[in-house]
Amino acid sequence: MRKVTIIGSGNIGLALAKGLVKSDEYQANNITLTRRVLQSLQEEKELGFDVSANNQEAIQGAEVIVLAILPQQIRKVMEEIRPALSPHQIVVSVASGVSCAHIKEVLGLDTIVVRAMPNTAIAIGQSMTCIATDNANTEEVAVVERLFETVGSVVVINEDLMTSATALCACGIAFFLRSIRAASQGGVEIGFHAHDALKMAIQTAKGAADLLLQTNNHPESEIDKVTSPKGCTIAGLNEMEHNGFSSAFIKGIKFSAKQAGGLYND
Ligand SMILES: NC(=O)C1=CN([C@@H]2O[C@H](COP(=O)(O)OP(=O)(O)OC[C@H]3O[C@@H](n4cnc5c(N)ncnc54)[C@H](OP(=O)(O)O)[C@@H]3O)[C@@H](O)[C@H]2O)C=CC1
Ligand SMILES: O=C(O)[C@@H]1CCC=N1
Repeated sequence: MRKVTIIGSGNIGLALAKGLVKSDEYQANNITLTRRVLQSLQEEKELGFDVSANNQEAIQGAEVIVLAILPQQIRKVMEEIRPALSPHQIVVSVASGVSCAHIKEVLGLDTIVVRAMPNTAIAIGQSMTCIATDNANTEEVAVVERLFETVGSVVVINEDLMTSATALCACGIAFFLRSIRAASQGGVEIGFHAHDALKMAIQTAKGAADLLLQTNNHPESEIDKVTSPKGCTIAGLNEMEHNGFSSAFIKGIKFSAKQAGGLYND
C-alpha cells in the first residue's frame, strides 16, 4: 500500500487523513501524521496512525508528502525536511498563497511539487479539490489526482487560479455553512424550534446541491421551477437581492481570494 506522510496534522491535515481511511483505499498504518505537540495526536495514535514530531524521520519511505502547514510556518518546515527528501517523492502543498516556485526555491528546483486546495468535507469524502503544478509529469499528477479522488472530486487547474480556487472551494465551504445557519435562524423567527429549523435548512441545502449535481441544470433554471407567478418565493428572493445577497456573496469571495494570495511571508 502507498505510504503518505502528512506534515501538520491540524484541521485540514487530519480531515484528509480521516477521509483517506474512511475511503477504505488507505489504512491508518500507512499514514504518518506529524505535529509539534504530539499529545494532540493521541486519539489518532490509538486509531492506528503512525504519529511523530520528527518531520525528517516521518517522510522516510513516503510516496507522497503533504504539507498541511500554515503559510507563515511552511518555510521553516521545508528547510527542515529538505536534507531528508528523496528524488522521487512527490511534495503536495495545501498551503494557500505559497506557489510551486516558492516551494522549489527552498526544497530544490528538481523537487516534484503539486499544489492542492481541498476543503474540510474531505473528512467525509466530499471535498472539492483543485490541483496545480508547474513541473510534475502526467504520471505524478495522476498519483495526486487519485489520492484526492478517493476523498471527493478533483479539478486540475492552472496555478495562477489557485488563490481563486482557495476562495471558491476551501473558504467556500464556510460561506455555504454560514448561509445554512442564516436560513435556520430565519426558520426560528417564523416559528420552528432551533433543532428542527437547522435540520430543515440542512436537508433543503443538500437537496438544492444534489438537484444541480444530478440534473446538470443551471441554478436559475431550477429557481424558475420554484417561483410561482406573484408567489412567495420570488418575493423572498427579490427582498434578499434588494438587501445585497448575491452582491455580498460575490464581494466576500473576491475579498477572500485577495487575502489568500497574500498569506506567505518570505
Ligand atoms: N482549514 C482548511 O479548511 C484549509 C486549510 N488549507 C491550508 O492548510 C494549511 C493548514 O491549515 P489548517 O489545517 O487550517 O491549520 P491548523 O493550524 O489547524 O494546522 C496546522 C498544523 O501544523 C502543525 N505544525 C506547525 N508547525 C509544525 C512543524 N514544524 N512540524 C509539524 N507540524 C507543525 C500544527 O500543530 P503543532 O502546533 O502541534 O505543531 C497544526 O496542527 C494552511 O496553509 C491553509 O492555508 C487549505 C485548504 C483548506
Ligand atoms: O482560512 C484560511 O486561510 C484557510 C485557507 C482556505 C481555508 N482555510
